[in-house]
Amino acid sequence: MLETANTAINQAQRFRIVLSGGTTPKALYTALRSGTTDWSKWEIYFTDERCLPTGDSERNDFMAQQALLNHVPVAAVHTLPAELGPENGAIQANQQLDNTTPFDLVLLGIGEDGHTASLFPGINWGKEQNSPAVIPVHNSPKPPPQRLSLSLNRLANSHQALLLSTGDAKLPALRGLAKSEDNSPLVKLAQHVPVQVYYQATQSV
Ligand SMILES: O=C1O[C@H](COP(=O)(O)O)[C@@H](O)[C@H](O)[C@H]1O
Repeated sequence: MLETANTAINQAQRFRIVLSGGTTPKALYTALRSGTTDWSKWEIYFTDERCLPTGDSERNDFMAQQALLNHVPVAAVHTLPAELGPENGAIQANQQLDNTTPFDLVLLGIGEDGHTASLFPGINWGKEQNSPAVIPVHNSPKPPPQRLSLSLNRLANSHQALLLSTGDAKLPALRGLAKSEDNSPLVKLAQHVPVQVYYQATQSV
């Protein structure tokens, strides 16, 4: 990951990375603090955010701040304004983020149900080419039910993605990816972006 960052910085003088939330990437974010890189060139975005007040410990940006962002001097942190609720938050977020500039790297997680970011199987993923960058999510099966998520269309405008997974509970979801199911946002995304998968489990996929 640092190699990807440093290559982007050498070539373009900036590194645009999208961070996922949840629990899985916390150890990675903590380890990154001691990485050798020019942090002043890092621009931070988030795959999704839970509609909770700013500073709530269940928010994805709170985790990333505690683990990494409060400890390194990055150029910019573009949080998603989920404290405004899904509809108003999406309107504000889309005034600040459009679909044009590619991300250098997207970090993704996977839920046991196969969701990534806050794109859950069976809901709208914003996969159409005219979909806005940020979409409201109202009925997330995983709490909290209200969220903001980068759309599939926005995530697809990325140079590469890393999918991180830990634990045996996610093995069925990972195995499902190999079946190219139409009902998987990760499979759809992988049709546009190279996705490298890193997983830790007691069995192989
Ligand atoms: O709710 C979310 O879930 C996924 C997976 O989280 P994890 O706790 O199982 O690692 C995460 O990627 C996403 O950002 C988050 O909002």
